[in-house]
Amino acid sequence: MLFHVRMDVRIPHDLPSKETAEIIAREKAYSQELQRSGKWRHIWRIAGEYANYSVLDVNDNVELHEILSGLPLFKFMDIEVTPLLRHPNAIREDDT
Ligand SMILES: O=C(O)CC1=CCC(=O)O1
Repeated sequence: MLFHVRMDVRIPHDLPSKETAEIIAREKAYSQELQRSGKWRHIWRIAGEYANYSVLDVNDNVELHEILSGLPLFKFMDIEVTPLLRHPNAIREDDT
């Protein structure tokens, strides 16, 4: 199942910089591992914002929730999820 996910990051300004850097490093490792596994298909920076658009390919809502709630930055994010399905006019065969 494909999901489009918007993540807006709002790290409190008073969080110590060392802690911030450590969480961001863990976030990178976490998302890159999921990208390598194929579960996290796309991640795009939204220009001019500390936010991203991502596409995740997961088994079900439960797995999506587990992945998103496991993000090291989860408690500092606003997340908006949109379920996707194949468009009937799509011509790419490898994109279900
Ligand atoms: O958009 C960001 O910087 C937050 C984020 C989520 C996964 C990731 O690698 O970074």
